[in-house]
Amino acid sequence: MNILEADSIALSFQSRNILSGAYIKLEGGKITGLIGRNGYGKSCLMKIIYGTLEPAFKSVRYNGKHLVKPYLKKGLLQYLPQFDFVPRHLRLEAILHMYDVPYTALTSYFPEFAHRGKERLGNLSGGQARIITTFALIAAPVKFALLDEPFTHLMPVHIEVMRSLIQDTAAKHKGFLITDHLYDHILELCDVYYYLDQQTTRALTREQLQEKAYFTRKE
Ligand SMILES: Nc1ncnc2c1ncn2[C@@H]1O[C@H](COP(=O)(O)OP(=O)(O)OP(=O)(O)O)[C@@H](O)[C@H]1O
Repeated sequence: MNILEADSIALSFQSRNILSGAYIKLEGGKITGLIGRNGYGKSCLMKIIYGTLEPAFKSVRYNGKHLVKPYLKKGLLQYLPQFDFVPRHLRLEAILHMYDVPYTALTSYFPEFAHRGKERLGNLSGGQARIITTFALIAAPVKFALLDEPFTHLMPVHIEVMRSLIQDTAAKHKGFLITDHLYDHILELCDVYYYLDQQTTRALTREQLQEKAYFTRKE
């Protein structure tokens, strides 16, 4: 089983410590949830694992081998940021092709996009555009995906489809790290949970997470 793990992460901005000693382990075929309050460093942790944010210290390993810039390792991982990152002039079929995903894979989950491959991303609504980019990253044939808020901008019916896609793709041995403010989806979907608090991560069970008053509090 493939393992991507990161530990001893130390990140600060100016004199403010954000992460100190954080650890996370992702396994192929498992869906890992990362939970923590706003601004506690979840996105930073994903960017560090991906390799585009350089902290003061980190150790990221794939099957035991150290990686300096994990995003450069072909076929290893992709990262879905919270913001739009795909150029709006690209056509839908070109975007999926870029991620090695057949257009028919998209339409088998989202039939509403049948015959729309020639349309440009910029012609879609914000929610539709997010479906395309999120789908491409989840379905792409790489070992791991880091998903920052994959559900927040989607309609409930589309969230259900995206959840099925994640489960189907994990069943084919791809590993996921997911964070989202829609905690219920994370709680139901994930196999493993990490709680980010006081600058570090702790592995918790679903029951331990549910016990936290955090989940009953509206952010
Ligand atoms: N480039 C930067 N320079 C300075 N501070 C930053 C920078 N990037 C992030 N931060 C700060 O680091 C902290 C952690 O940010 P991060 O985006 O990782 O939080 P988060 O847990 O993902 O929050 P959210 O749930 O709101 O997405 C925040 O307080 C943020 O303001």
